[in-house]
Amino acid sequence: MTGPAISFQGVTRRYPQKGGSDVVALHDIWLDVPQGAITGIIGRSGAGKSTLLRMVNGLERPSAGKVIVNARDVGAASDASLRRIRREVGMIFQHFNLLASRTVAENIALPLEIAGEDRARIAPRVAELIERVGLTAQAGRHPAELSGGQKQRVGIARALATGPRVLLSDEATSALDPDTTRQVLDLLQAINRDLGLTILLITHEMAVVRDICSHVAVIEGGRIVEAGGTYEVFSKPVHATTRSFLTGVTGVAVPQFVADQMHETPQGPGAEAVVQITFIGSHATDPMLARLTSERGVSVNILAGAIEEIGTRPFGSLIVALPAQRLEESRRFLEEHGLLTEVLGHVG
Ligand SMILES: Nc1ncnc2c1ncn2[C@@H]1O[C@H](COP(=O)(O)OP(=O)(O)OP(=O)(O)O)[C@@H](O)[C@H]1O
Repeated sequence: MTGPAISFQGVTRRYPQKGGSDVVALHDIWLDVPQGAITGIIGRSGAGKSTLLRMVNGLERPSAGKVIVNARDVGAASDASLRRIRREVGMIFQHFNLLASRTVAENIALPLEIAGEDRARIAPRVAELIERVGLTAQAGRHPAELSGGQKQRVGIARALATGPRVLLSDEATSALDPDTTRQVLDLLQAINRDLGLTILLITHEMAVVRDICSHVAVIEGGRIVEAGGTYEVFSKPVHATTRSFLTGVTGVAVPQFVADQMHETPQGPGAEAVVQITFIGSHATDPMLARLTSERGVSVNILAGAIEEIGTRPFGSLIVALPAQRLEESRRFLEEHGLLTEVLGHVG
């Protein structure tokens, strides 16, 4: 099929309030989610992520505009058509939503039973799904006997049971530790690659977007403020929300002995500003910092740094100290050369 897997066309969602003005959870959203890609929607709590995701399988309906999934208008779908759409759209959840009384295999079989699948065909299909998510040894266990990562694997297998073309993920790794998060993200990536499944995920963690999303949309106050290829959005972030997510993503921290001495404002004439510099791709920081010193006479002290990757391209962060009196001029210089800067505090 050509065209986007999901298309939000001028979608607004209002919640009427008793005796007051409406809550506008989503405001005129236009967004195409490409077929076969992993797209992330990132935003803070209350930005409208869940509302947007729930539109895709008809759990929410737009107050205005259309949501088109696999060329069908979800908001206008009849009950029968909605049932068909839901078989084509699987969903996984932050808290897994497994039935405690059912085993792993029985949880995965559930959507097939609901869809009226032939009993004889359920068992082999469930066995295949269990193998795909790596839970063969746990097939007969109950959710209480599983780790968080294993529970999410069951959630993923259950979501895949009816052979969907789209998988929705609602903060699927937010309740997991970093190692388990990595394993679940790897599994999602493998499923995307092997089955050609379109994945739309919502998250408040830029690291999730960095690790597996080829496309991203940033949502704030019910509006999409920035969207596109992840690398393009990361390398030229326009909106303040995107920039603040970005500077937090590398996990580089101010050394403790510096943090202990930091104030919000400079305390004296010799104070130094502590600045986080984020850079991407070809914007190497080394020459820029050297030029800041040689051309502008600003001495820069590197306190911490790390380089990571988005896809195969470098993305990094440095924390530096420089004279507070030269702060604004230095920031302008670095930003003009494609580096992002954020002032973390002052020492002295
Ligand atoms: N049923 C509802 N009735 C009234 N307001 C609602 C309802 N559902 C959501 N909202 C409001 O809509 C806005 C968006 O909520 P939504 O849950 O989509 O945000 P979110 O980005 O998913 O946040 P979180 O990450 O905290 O779940 C919020 O202001 C929320 O209070």
